[in-house]
Amino acid sequence: MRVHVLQLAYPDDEPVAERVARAAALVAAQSGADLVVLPELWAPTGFGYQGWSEAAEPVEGPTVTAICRAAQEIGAYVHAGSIIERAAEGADRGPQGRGLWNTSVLIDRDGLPMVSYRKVHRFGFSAGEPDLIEAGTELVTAGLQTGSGHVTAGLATCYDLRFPELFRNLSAAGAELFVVPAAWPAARVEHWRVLGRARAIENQAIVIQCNTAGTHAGVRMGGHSQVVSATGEVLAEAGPDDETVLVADVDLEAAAQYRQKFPVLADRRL
Ligand SMILES: O=C(O)CCC(=O)C(=O)O
Repeated sequence: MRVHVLQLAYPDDEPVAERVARAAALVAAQSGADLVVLPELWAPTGFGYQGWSEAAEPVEGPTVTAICRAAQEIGAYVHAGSIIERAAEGADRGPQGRGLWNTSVLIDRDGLPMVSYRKVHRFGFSAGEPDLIEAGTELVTAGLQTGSGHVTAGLATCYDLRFPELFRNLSAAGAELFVVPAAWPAARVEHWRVLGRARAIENQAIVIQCNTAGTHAGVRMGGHSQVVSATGEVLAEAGPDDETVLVADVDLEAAAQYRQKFPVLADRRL
């Protein structure tokens, strides 16, 4: 299964509509990929909290729609990264009544949204996400059928990476591969690299991590997007600063055989 990870880099002053058009064109250029992955909050920017409410949109809004069209052009699954989702008119607004979530969207090969995942662990302690948006409550998995076989993907976002129980629950729900878009700062990028490998090793699952590069709202992002095998080997890794298209071939059959020959998960004591 061929994975293309799009580590986007952008300055704060790039107009959002231009960035959306640029990202959609980049996705449309990835023919040959089975799965293309974009980072967290690449349109409204990860740390640009002040602009989130204005930038919020429904899953059917302009950002995901542009990426859906690109997915249809190349006939690949596309993880559109995340948006600030605004609740539809009359829909549930969450327990705090804010009606906003950090929502990632997986698009199918026909260019249609398949599943969306609302980030469960909000980052920022008493400010940032806990102050502005609702927490997601649902585990989300999706089956991907590729030329090299079927795989069940589990979705998580950025800060979720610090919470192994979410990944274990996804694994118990059948996930064999995790997709993790992020806007993870350079200051803690070693955690990002190590935790991605840890989540792969402990769950015997492939981990695809797509981070952002550049500086957003004064916070330098860490890059180092990576694709990790089910044995914990880093198959491909981007550098810290630049916009990068990372291409990796992940062997689904080898991952399945490894889980069978070394069945650690069967020894869990719940
Ligand atoms: O956990 C971290 O260090 C970074 C998390 C983060 O930036 C986020 O979830 O947006």
